[in-house]
Amino acid sequence: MSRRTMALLSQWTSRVFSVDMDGETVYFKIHDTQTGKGGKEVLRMFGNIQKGASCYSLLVSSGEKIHSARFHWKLKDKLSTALPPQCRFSPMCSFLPGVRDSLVHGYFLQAPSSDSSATTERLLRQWLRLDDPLLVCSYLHEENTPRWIQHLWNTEQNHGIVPSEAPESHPATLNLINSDVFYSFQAARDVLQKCADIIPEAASVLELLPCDGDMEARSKPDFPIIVLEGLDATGKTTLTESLRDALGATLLRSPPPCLSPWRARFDQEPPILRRAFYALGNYITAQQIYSQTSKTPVIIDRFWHSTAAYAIATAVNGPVCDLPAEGSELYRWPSDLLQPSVVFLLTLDPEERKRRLKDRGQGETKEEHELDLNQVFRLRVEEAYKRISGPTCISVDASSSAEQVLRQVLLLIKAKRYL
Ligand SMILES: Nc1nc2c(ncn2[C@H]2C[C@H](O)[C@@H](COP(=O)(O)OP(=O)(O)OP(=O)(O)O)O2)c(=O)[nH]1
Ligand SMILES: Nc1ncnc2c1ncn2[C@@H]1O[C@H](COP(=O)(O)OP(=O)(O)O)[C@@H](O)[C@H]1O
Repeated sequence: MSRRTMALLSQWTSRVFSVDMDGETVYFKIHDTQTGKGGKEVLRMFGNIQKGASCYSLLVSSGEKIHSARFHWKLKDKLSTALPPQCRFSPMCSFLPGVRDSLVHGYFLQAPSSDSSATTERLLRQWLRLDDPLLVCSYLHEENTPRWIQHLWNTEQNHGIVPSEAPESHPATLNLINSDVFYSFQAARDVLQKCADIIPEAASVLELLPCDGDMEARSKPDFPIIVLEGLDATGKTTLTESLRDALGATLLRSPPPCLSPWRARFDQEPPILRRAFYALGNYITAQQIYSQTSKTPVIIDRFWHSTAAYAIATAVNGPVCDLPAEGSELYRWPSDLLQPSVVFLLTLDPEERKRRLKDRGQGETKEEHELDLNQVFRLRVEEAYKRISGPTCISVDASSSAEQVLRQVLLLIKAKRYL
């Protein structure tokens, strides 16, 4: 058994478990049967489990962050293809309240019948024999009582379980720092260096990175640095191009074109790799900004706000109130990343945005598709954008014509004396 698994087991009875069940996140914890302590034994979390269904949980217990993230990322496909069709599974995680990096991801399985449960058990035992980095539990309902028992397969331990109150901040925030959001060039580069042997494209990206010395803070830029942010189809590309023409500016994009050959490859990877890729794209763009800002104003289409907002809004999968609180250190601007003069956040009515997306006719990223399907995700992205600290971020209503939006932004630039 790996050291990580043993470490996980040593904290087992202090952990809280969370399961996303039918749109609701349910929390439960071990009921300390030895001392008889523990809350009321009415377990609402199992309230909507079909009668006679068998339940299992899988937690990814492997050690190294990248290996664990990639194993968990592939586990979802494995479950989708290997489980009996009538089985259901939901995201599950386990964490030590308030303990950074204690979050462990997994899935909660429901097998509705004895046949499907026998097949599921056989499958899980096979995976355990493969020494897959998994902790497996099954849940048994004690007849005629509201009690459920969690049976930990890897060690034959049994525990009663009871509901747990929702933690103060969403469990995902425990692991965000340098796993979903990267607050330094070094932290993001480390991730790509560690995965270079499993993802050859990482080596190509590493070759394009600035050297450490180049990351030192530079003198104040001569010309303004203006970032345009916003959801897809809010009009960023249109506005950045017209601003470039109106101001005689240089137009840059993040991630920069030099990373385009590998973007789709990293978009397929789990968050720790994908977000490190985008974060490094911002640092390469920062170098390009430095080289231009002594000659002309610089306009950038997406920068750090997109990277951080999409990462936080993806990791925290509940309603907007589950986002880290305003002022949280998780919204801070990386101390080694150039800060623009101003960020304009284009906002648009969802229906108008959908119309423009359709009119544009381009494909949309998986993330944008998710934005359309999942209004709550879109609201989290929009709110996370606004909470990012650092440069001034001005919301601009982008619903009027392209000409009017341009005029509005030029007036703001002039009024705030950015030029
Ligand atoms: N540029 C950028 N996009 C990110 C980042 N993290 C996630 N994304 C997602 C947001 C969108 O779903 C998609 C945006 O990618 P692009 O900016 O290349 O697409 P596109 O130029 O079509 O977006 P746009 O039309 O400017 O909204 O990628 C990031 O750090 N930077
Ligand atoms: N202010 C605007 N009013 C109406 N349509 C617009 C406006 N700005 C952009 N569009 C159109 O909406 C679509 C998306 O614009 P685009 O600039 O590509 O947005 P983004 O870069 O934010 O994805 C394009 O077809 C574009 O022509």
